[in-house]
Amino acid sequence: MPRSDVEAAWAAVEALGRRPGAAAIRSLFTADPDRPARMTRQAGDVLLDLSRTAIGPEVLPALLALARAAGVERFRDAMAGGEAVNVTEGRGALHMSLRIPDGAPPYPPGRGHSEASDAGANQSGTALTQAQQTRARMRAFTAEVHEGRFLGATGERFTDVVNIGIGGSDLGPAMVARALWTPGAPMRAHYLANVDAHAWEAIRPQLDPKRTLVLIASKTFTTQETMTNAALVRGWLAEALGDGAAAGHFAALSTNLKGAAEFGIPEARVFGFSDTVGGRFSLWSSIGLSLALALGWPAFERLLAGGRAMDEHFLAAPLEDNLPLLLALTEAWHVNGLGYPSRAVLPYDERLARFPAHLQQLEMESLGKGVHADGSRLSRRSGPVVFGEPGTNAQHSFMQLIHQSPVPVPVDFVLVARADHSNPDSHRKLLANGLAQAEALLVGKDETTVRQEMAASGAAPGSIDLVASHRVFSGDRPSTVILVPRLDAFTLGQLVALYEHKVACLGALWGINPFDQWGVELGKVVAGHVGARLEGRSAGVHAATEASVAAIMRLQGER
Ligand SMILES: O=P(O)(O)OC[C@H]1O[C@](O)(CO)[C@@H](O)[C@@H]1O
Repeated sequence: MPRSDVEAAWAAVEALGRRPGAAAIRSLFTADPDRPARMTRQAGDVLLDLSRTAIGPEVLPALLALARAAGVERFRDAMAGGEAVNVTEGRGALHMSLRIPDGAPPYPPGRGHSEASDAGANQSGTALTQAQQTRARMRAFTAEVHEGRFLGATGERFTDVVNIGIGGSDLGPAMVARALWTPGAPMRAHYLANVDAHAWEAIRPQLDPKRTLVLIASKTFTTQETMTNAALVRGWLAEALGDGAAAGHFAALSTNLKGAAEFGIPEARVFGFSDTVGGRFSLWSSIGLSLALALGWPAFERLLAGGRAMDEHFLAAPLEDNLPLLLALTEAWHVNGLGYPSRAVLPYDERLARFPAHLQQLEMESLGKGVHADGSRLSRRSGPVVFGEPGTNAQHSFMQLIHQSPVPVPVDFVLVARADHSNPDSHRKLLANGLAQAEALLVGKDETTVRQEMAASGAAPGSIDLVASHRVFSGDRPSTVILVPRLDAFTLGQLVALYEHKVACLGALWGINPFDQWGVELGKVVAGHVGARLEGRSAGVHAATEASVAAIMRLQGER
């Protein structure tokens, strides 16, 4: 599509956003009593209810026209077919191939034959073969560990697995383990990410070196935090078991096979993946080995199957019923139509406590960009700030702002219909709170009602005047409700893939590359200079840093 058509489609959406009353939601329900059903879509186990947004009968067609003009379908098919959609790194984004079951073919090349689609087909064929071979090795290794055929140096079975990784090599697996682990599971999993050794010291007392298996999870195998922690843990194992024996407790999950070999990990325990899989999309690859070990192979396979179910929906569903696209268009409407710069994700399920953290990386590392894929400066805002906490904790933390601050913060409420505990009263209260928050944001409360209620409860006129305006809720604050019947590996796989594809759609809509992350590089380089300065060497750091270094050194000297 010519850029001018995309700009025209954006202009139409932005013009709708500037109309008086564009942010109104309640009136949409008055105008259309069937709105809840009309604005709800289902894919597999996932129900997406967009009724509590200001997407009205004129906005949705404009958003869908934008998706067509921006070539979202073309981008989606090119991604699935292995084309180099990650233009700045000259490679595909083939995380979907990790979810293709054994025996099934790769996704076909994007529409129409071209050099790009032929190259993509080659790349996706190679990535699929590698994914399936690695999966077979992961499965065999998991069985060896569980059945006691691969043992610790002293002949004991492994009971604990420590995944050392950061960013995408930590957040996805840690989130899933937190969601699905139960006390009867095959092993305990621990996630060590931060270079702060307090993190390691918090985990260490829970571990017996004789029974601890360590996975070094790093796509590049060069990440400072991960390599530092790997050395710490290796030192701990070496002290308990001897250096040679310690090496036998490690496996590596990486695309850098050479780096893993240099660390002393034999090839048989190095589980690779394709460099077409970005870190934040990698939990389905060997980066998920801690999940297979801790939860069991069947659970890991169900997770992949859940992701695959969402892939199939994404690739086949018409745009107007396509959940990932609808979620992306809702975000585009909020960010660019209405000017809302952030979004909260509130899972009403304690097991999903780390889901917001996973989405923070997935969405902000992918979409927090300043230039288009072709290098030109962005002409409109890109990814919003994403944050969240599980409900109901969020209600007693930041919901004050979401209810009353002048700039609305759209919310994703993630609800699970059935709990896996035996306290129906707790679960009823949990769900009631989630739905109540969505309703309160939508409906609000005006000052007349506040005054009447206060008067009816006997408040003095002076105190009514004092607080009435403070107790007003504007209403018309948007939220989406995402509902799954239960939380298990299959439904969680669907949820994670839903957001992954939402990110890809937004990349196409905004015309940016959602698969690179150049914005993390500068800080890494500067950390090298500051580290040298902290070691007492002169490293040419900025005067502000120099002053902070001096203050730190002074305080360290005072100990
Ligand atoms: O898996 P690696 O190579 O250690 O990288 C970890 C994380 O670091 C980042 O590159 C950001 O610094 C993320 O994209 C990635 O998930």
